[in-house]
Amino acid sequence: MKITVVGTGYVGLVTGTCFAETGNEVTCVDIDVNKVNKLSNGQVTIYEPGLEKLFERNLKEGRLHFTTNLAEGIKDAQVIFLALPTPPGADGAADLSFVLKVAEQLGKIMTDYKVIVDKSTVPVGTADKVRAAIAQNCKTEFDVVSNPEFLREGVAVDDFMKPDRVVIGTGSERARKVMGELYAPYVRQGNPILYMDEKSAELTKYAANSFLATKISFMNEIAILCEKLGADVDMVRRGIGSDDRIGKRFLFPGIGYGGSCFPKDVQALVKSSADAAYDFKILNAVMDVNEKQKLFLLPKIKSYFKDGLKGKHFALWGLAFKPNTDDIREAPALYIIDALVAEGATVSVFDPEAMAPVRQVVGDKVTYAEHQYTCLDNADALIIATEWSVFRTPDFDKIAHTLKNKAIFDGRNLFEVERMQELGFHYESVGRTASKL
Ligand SMILES: NC(=O)C1=CN([C@@H]2O[C@H](COP(=O)(O)OP(=O)(O)OC[C@H]3O[C@@H](n4cnc5c(N)ncnc54)[C@H](O)[C@@H]3O)[C@@H](O)[C@H]2O)C=CC1
Ligand SMILES: O=C(O)[C@H]1O[C@H](OP(=O)(O)OP(=O)(O)OC[C@H]2O[C@@H](n3ccc(=O)[nH]c3=O)[C@H](O)[C@@H]2O)[C@H](O)[C@@H](O)[C@@H]1O
Repeated sequence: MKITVVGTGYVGLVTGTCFAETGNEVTCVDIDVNKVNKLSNGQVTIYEPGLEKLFERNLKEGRLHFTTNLAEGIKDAQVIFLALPTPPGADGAADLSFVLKVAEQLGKIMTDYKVIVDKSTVPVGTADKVRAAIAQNCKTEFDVVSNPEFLREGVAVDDFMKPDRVVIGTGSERARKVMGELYAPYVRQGNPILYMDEKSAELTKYAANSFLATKISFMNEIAILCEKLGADVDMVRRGIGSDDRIGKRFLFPGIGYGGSCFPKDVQALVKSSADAAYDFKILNAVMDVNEKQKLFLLPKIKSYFKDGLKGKHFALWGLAFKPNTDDIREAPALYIIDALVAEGATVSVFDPEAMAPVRQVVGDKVTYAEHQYTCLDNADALIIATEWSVFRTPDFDKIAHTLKNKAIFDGRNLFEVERMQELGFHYESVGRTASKL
């Protein structure tokens, strides 16, 4: 099938590459000339494990094309995916201007039947707005489908190629047939394509992200309670996760959820609710808990350094909002940096992939270490903000000898508490105070 993906950011590039991988002819359109040039020349513009190999193969075999020209990009396409940004506006609602602008342009240039697919995360009612924006100037038949994306950064290729489910929202039989054909290769046995109306599909996406964010904030509060009552959140996590109705995944406490989606999508759903005259109480609490959780380690650090943080120097491992990505949007590490600097401390940082983006945002507010161990030089303590694998089994001797104090503040529960005690570290993590049996 010939398809076009408009917006070649994270989702657009993964979508385009994966559709090419199953034999479709894909044209990706982006207004960013620099990005299009790089991609056309074989340079992958995002860090995503496993993507490069697929990208190179499909580019070489001629199934992937890139252009800045929308009219040229959609000429022969049967399906056009809109993978455009929907950032939060000033009031927290999703800003639809990118999506509606392209929809309006499409109406002017389409000359034959096409299926226009909202792949971006968009509020309920957007399919209607996209349809209206296209229809203003359109002389041909078309359908609009809501097909939200559930991939996670860091495992995006796997998530796309083997999705738990594909949600397709449409009232059109013709569009349903086209979408079913396109997605047939991806749906594993038992992992269905779920057809529904557009509004339900749109809400499914927000409900999924908000539910996952709720799980995380819930566990972060349980972790706080564990510390207050002398329980261990690892044991509680295993204890409840073994119940199939709860499930083992997304129960890891830490220093809050970040990234480009949970924060913005929870906020957008709260705003949609408010617009519908409904106060979504749980989600307001989820956001509130998450805001506080980003600085969960700070009181622990302050209580360790009784003479204050002014003049102290900290090593910070992990900047990306989670491992296996260079994405630093809403990364808890950035909040920790700001808080430490505001207290008069200095910070040296290391991340396997996210140094360049942090340099752009944070500049010389921190120093950038070449290596995770040189990051420790002259530091009073180590703080861990992202659970990269490379941090999981470090050389504890080296850490002990380099740090001025044997103190580690771990926001991702990487190490066993008992082991750290045996090694003589002052070790603080999230919700793990009880002694193990
Ligand atoms: N990043 C993620 O992991 C996921 C994101 N989503 C959703 O997908 C949507 C896109 O997200 P990302 O890919 O992260 O965004 P992004 O910001 O990485 O990429 C958006 C791309 O659209 C391009 N663009 C902007 N205006 C354009 C126009 N008029 N014509 C052509 N291209 C244009 C930009 O240059 C950029 O390359 C959002 O709604 C997001 O919530 C959904 C699931 C996962
Ligand atoms: O809409 C989106 O963009 C995507 O948002 C999330 O994916 P992503 O943001 O890539 O990352 P996650 O793996 O979900 O992690 C989000 C945040 O939650 C945190 N987290 C995750 C799991 C957990 O148990 N505890 C926890 O604190 C992570 O550290 C991270 O900061 C969803 O998992 C995807 O299904 C969705 O498509």
